[in-house]
Amino acid sequence: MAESAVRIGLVLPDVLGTYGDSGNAVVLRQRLRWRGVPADVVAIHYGDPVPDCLDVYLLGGGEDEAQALAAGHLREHPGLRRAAARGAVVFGVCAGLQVLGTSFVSGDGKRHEGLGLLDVDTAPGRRRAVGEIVADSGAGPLTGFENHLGVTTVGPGSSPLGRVRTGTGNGDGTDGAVTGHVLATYLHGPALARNPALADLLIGWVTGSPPPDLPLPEVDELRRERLRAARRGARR
Ligand SMILES: NC(=O)CC[C@H](N)C(=O)O
Repeated sequence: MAESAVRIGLVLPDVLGTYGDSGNAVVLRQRLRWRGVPADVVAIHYGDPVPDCLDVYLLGGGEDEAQALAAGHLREHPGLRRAAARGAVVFGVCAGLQVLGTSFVSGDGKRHEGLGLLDVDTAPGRRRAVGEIVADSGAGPLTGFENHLGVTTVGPGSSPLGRVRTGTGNGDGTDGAVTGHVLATYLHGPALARNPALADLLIGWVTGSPPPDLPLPEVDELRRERLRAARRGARR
């Protein structure tokens, strides 16, 4: 690992950052620092050029109009696409997932082009998916909160991130998508606070090897509490 700090790009938090998704940047930075790896967050705002030299790029959720603006901005400023092409880690949540895909149709029926970093297409579903979600994944059971209208189809160029146990996710029993080091999910939370194994998967991709264990009893307790809440929600 180079001695220089890991640079975490918080992509358009002013348009993509519902439900505290910007917290994913804080979690990644802190989990790196606790392992002795210096890390900084670089916020890229709407209207800013998008640097292609960062190590990780994080995209959060957003309303339809905001996410259309974000997709337009990121297509016009190709830094994120260039970075992904050289293997930078990209993590998207909800609108972030949809924007990273090939295309998405907003609630008003308008089709928007995405960045094409994931082989997913999104169209409005019949009703909003709102509530706690649990999905089994290679990083263990993931817990989160979802609130979206979009239904996402994963094509052959990506794999689903997880299989939904409680909740909706993509809408076909799966959640999210992964291609190489580009990974996205419908889980808010922030997802990386509620799912430390997912945060450490991304960290391993950035540093080149899985990070050492980090015992944090309060995080384990939060996970147990949220899994119980999701089970209670599923029974209602
Ligand atoms: N929470 C979100 O990011 C919502 C994403 C998108 N606007 C949808 O409703 O599907």
